[in-house]
Amino acid sequence: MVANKLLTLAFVKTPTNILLGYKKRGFGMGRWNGFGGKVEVGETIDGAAKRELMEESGLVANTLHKIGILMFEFVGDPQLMEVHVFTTNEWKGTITESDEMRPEWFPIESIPYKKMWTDDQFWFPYMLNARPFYGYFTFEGMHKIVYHRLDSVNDLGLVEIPQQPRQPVI
Ligand SMILES: COc1nc(N)nc2c1ncn2[C@H]1C[C@H](O)[C@@H](COP(=O)(O)OP(=O)(O)OP(=O)(O)O)O1
Repeated sequence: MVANKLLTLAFVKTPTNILLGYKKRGFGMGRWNGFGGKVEVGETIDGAAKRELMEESGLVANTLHKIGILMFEFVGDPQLMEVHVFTTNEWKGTITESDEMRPEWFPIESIPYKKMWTDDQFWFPYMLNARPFYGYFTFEGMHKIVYHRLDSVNDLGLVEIPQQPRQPVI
């Protein structure tokens, strides 16, 4: 069994707008997304989320609210991605482009789903409405979702996080 890859994903939002970043390199390149990345050894998940937000957007969030847990399986890969999703509506600092991300505000009614990961259109409504959620998505390649489930949850701390792919890895 391979340990899950632990990642964060944070969104800065107001009642009408959301800040997204255009990924300029690496995993998810060419897509708009929230700000996040790997949890480093010795970091808490919350600490990693704040660090990644600051590195990729220039913004400092004193408080991040955990709003979801997403599991991503890529057919043939024995390692699951375990992504902890956060939001904040309180931040300090100046929005700054990094070598990894180009941040830009979008009106909530014009989120560019066609230029984002295909799973986002499923769980964004939960995130935008502050409804805690748990999702599991199985991808074949980088676009096609071959399985998904999405649940509203009362307590994210009680979510049972899978440790291996649903599909046998040959
Ligand atoms: C598969 O579907 C996904 N959808 C969405 N919306 N976001 C995803 C998906 N898969 C991964 N992500 C997120 C999780 C992270 O926030 C980033 C990936 O992080 P990255 O690999 O760039 O991590 P870093 O630590 O920043 O990487 P470097 O060490 O290369 O800087 O995407």
